Amino acid sequence: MDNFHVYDTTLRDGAQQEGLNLTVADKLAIARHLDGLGVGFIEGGWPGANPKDTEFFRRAQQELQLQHAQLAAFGATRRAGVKAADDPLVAALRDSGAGVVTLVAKSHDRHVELALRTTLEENLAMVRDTVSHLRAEGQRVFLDAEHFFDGYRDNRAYALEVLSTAFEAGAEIAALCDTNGGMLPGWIQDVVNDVIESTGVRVGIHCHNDTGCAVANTLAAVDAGATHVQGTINGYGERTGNADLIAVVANLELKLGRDVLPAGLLREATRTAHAIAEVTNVPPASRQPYVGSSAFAHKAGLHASAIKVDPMLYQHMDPIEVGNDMRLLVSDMAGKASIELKGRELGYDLAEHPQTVARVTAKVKEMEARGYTFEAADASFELMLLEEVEGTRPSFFTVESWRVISESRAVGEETEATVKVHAGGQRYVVTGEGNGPVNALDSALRRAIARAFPAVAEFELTDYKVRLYDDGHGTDAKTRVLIETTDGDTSWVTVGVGENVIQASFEALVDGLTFGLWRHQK
Ligand SMILES: CC(=O)SCCNC(=O)CCNC(=O)[C@H](O)C(C)(C)COP(=O)(O)OP(=O)(O)OC[C@H]1O[C@@H](n2cnc3c(N)ncnc32)[C@H](O)[C@@H]1OP(=O)(O)O
Ligand SMILES: CC(=O)C(=O)O
Repeated sequence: MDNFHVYDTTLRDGAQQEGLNLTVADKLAIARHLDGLGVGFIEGGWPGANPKDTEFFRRAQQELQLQHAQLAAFGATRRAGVKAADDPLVAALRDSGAGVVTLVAKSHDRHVELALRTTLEENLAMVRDTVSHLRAEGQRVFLDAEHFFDGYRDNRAYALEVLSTAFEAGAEIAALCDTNGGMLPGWIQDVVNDVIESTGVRVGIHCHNDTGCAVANTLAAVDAGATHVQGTINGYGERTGNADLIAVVANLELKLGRDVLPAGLLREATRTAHAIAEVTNVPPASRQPYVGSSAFAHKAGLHASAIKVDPMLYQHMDPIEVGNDMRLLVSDMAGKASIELKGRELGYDLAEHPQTVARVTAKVKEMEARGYTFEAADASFELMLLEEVEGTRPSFFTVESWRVISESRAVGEETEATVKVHAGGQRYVVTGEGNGPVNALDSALRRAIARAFPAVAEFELTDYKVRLYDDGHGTDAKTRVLIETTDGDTSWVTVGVGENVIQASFEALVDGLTFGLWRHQK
């Protein structure tokens, strides 16, 4: 879509995020996901600035078969006082193999004088020469006008002259950068209006989120006539990040009726955001607009009662449009409608069972008052629901007793747990060791029931969270434990509450194994 550019800079500006470190293989994997979302441009990095980015462009030419996107190589205008053709960083851009070069240029006079330590005239020559040289080499050139909005305030004429110079030399786009991220939507809109009116250049927008307005600022620029939007997946980026590109395109498509991605690909948004989070190893933010796991999660009973009639009463859009799902959360804020809808989500039609629904609702509230939490522990909720719906709780084994001994020695510590369990008509007494009481109990319990239920060999404890639950009586503080278990394909979370951490953990462990076996049997 050449009349409107969706330009992703996850691999360049996104990678400037603190704590984010990508290998070449990671970058290639992310590029494939971005192409699957249908973005028009993937800024792959700064070839020549470090071996990894140079290698990315080399391998990208051989290994990436992009369907929708073109690669863009990012880099700076030539150094002051050298010819563009002689600048090794410009040569690396020219030789990167990318279809587009995006040149960052100074457009704020203060930066030219203080950071570049050169004259305003020389900076214009750096822009002109570098763009002309790359154009003569057959490259498409976009310009990132760094600190444009601050520069415009201090010296409007010079900021505009930088853009005109780049255009006269053959640049296609002037992406106006709010590099320090200090702008607000109204200001952006006024400046973009003026730039388009005064220069006639094709304007793009690149916003940082330091005022929390990166997406709003990007949309304001589009409203004023910008036809090229830059951003990153999950809003990754330096400091507080860049404009979240998915929120930008979803707003453009769903709220403003602009077709900016190839038809149907917005539905890949949630999958793409999460798949890229897997690669970056940055946990996805659950409250992220459109794609977060909480973006369409409903907790309040009043919301659920209206959603039962029509989900759109409490949603601004159908989550399917961005590939997300509605979820119902069960907690002490649930009403009967929440339980009925949660039941439906789990595959139980409770519409004709109002008494069951009322019992479960009351039980949830009573248990949450004692420290349980079900919104994160769907598996414990489902076991409780099954007990109310079917009259019995799934049970595969019974625990006669358990005991844990931790021994602190001169060298290290040893923990041993013994469980006495009845499973498959047999009584087992098994001792397990571990690097802590929960690990030892988990090991003993799974070994005890493995003969009767071999499926438990596949189960693994993948997450463990402890929280002191103080109900106002300091000495009576209880412990809540959440345990995530997986069978390799799916995972489920169970909750336990007790006077101490081991007791609470044991309850959550038993629920975890029970739920896994029940699902395996199903
Ligand atoms: C707003 C942004 O986020 S732009 C993207 C910024 N990204 C990065 O900086 C990551 C990659 N950068 C790097 O690897 C390095 O900084 C390099 C390889 C580019 C340069 O490294 P060095 O040669 O050691 O220079 P150093 O980083 O200390 O300083 C940057 C130099 O670029 C110059 N420079 C800055 N912006 C520009 C520009 N738009 N055009 C030309 N030169 C520029 C500076 O004046 C400085 O020059 P100097 O070395 O003569 O003082
Ligand atoms: C170019 C860029 O990343 C910026 O100005 O923020």
